[in-house]
Amino acid sequence: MSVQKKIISCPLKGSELLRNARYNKGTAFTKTERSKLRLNAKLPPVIETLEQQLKRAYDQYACLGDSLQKHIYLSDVFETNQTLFYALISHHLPEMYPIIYTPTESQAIKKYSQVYRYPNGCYFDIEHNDPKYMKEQLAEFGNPNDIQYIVITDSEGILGIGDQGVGGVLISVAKGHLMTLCSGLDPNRFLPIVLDVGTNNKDHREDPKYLGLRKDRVHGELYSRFLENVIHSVKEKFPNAFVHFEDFGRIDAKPVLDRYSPKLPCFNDDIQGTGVVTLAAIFSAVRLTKSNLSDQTLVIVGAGTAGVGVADRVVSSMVKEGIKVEDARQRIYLLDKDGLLLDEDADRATDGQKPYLKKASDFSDKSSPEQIDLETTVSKAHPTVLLGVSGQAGIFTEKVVREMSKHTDQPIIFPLSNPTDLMEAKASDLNEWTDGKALIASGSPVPPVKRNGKDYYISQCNNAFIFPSVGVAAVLSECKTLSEEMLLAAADGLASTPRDYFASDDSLLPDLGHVREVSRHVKFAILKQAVAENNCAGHVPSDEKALREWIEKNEWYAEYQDYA
Ligand SMILES: NC(=O)C1=CN([C@@H]2O[C@H](COP(=O)(O)OP(=O)(O)OC[C@H]3O[C@@H](n4cnc5c(N)ncnc54)[C@H](O)[C@@H]3O)[C@@H](O)[C@H]2O)C=CC1
Ligand SMILES: CC(=O)C(=O)O
Ligand SMILES: [Mg+2]
Repeated sequence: MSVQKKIISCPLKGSELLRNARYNKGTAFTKTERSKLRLNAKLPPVIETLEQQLKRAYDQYACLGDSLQKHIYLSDVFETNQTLFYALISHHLPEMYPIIYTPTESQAIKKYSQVYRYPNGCYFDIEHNDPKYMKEQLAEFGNPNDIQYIVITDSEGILGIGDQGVGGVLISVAKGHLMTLCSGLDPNRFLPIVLDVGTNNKDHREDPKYLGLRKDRVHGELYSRFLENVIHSVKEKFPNAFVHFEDFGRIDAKPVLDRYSPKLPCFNDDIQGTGVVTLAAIFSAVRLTKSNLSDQTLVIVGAGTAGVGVADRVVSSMVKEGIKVEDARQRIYLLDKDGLLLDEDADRATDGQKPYLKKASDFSDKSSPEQIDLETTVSKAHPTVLLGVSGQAGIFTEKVVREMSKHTDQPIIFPLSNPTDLMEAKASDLNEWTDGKALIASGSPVPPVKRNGKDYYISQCNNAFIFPSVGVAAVLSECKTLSEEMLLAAADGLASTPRDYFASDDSLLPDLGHVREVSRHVKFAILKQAVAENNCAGHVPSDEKALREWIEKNEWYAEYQDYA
């Protein structure tokens, strides 16, 4: 669908207009526009359509051999002509998505200071820990009502590649691109922010080209005050903006969310987005195995930000199915780098991990048991669901998977770590070791597994299927805070998306090629819940037909506007 074209007044002229990615149309400026906007001799004479421009841009892209070069090329298009950028990627979404997001995004972030060409958003550093300065800088990015959505990272836990210092700004940028591509957020109303609080990444610190602060990463009281200044300044300058926290380190992510979620509309993508998308994929899987969520036993490997986030969402949903919270928690086994989390480790456990500690005496008859590894946990707990959010490649070994398969007919196994080379197991191995029975979803995109003449589609279970819908629904509803029920509605909405959007009968999540339609379905579910709980400051239609039309009408499309 496309919106009716509007004629707008263009605030820029001449070379300045050609250098402005928001208003630039390049060779697509019409004859009249060229005359009125002082562009005549500044462009080659042929006037092209967006379709003709797309063809050239795609040909230029396709002849680049390497993914990082392709990423750089697309970033250049974004910096020169925003409409062309979003139209190009929308036309080739499954192909270009791994270039602008995981896995290539991780290379671009690691090499940020080497391949740097232009600034990418708002950079706040701990050496300017002053709200007056912050407010002045934010004012440069727009008037109070201009910015609707802000992604903030402190860059300590970027994907599975850890502390990336200032280069983490690119994760905020990438998440913003997906907000637009997947859910139609107006890209001009988005602001990416990176918090540079130092880095403990030695490679970056020793790199003469490194563009961030060369000092130890700050934690504790000073970090909290800095973040408080940032949030306070953001709320003052952009009072209606929704705040999305991305890739914070495992120590700070949950406390930051717990501190701000009761006060402002905000969201932690790694905790909540990952939890919701994983829950939706598990819903699909249990439908195939003809069971219920609360019948499942889960082993989650990696008890950090994402691991605890998934566990908490599964518990909320099991409770909704009618079981007691303590019983739901008993069904979830969390393992971290020292093995299964046990009650005797309570003093080392994070607050988020504490509800899931298991009795050491249930796993060992020794007075002081050794670590309980994954294989032992699987052999004792008999999980039906095995999730990997550890960033540890290959940790789901053949032995572990074969042990799991002894106790369940159709094991549900999701190696969710990003990028691709950090997946806990290869999809093809999981398929082989379970004789094609495993129901698999992965964090980064992987091609279908071909085995015995059959194609097994591997759904991508990535929070990118959720945060764009949650984010736009929150913006549209102007919700006061984001409730757990709205998140559960998002999981239900995603799992109940029409089957036409799935690649095959046994796909666990819809196909990326339909993400825009899927996102409408998810936004509808979230907004209905927001209305039901009277959580909207904005006007949201309550009639279902009107609500669906309103959702679609509020999407941004990559189309040129006519300039008066
Ligand atoms: N598919 C998706 O949508 C998402 C995937 N992820 C992926 O999950 C991974 C973890 O991300 P976060 O939770 O944000 O990081 P995190 O650093 O907060 O958590 C990782 C946890 O894994 C633990 N760990 C390390 N070695 C381990 C081992 N050998 N066995 C068990 N646990 C081990 C760490 O101690 C840590 O607690 C990353 O690769 C990330 O890309 C994260 C968010 C969303
Ligand atoms: C997908 C994502 O948010 C992550 O890997 O951190
Ligand atoms: Mg993340």
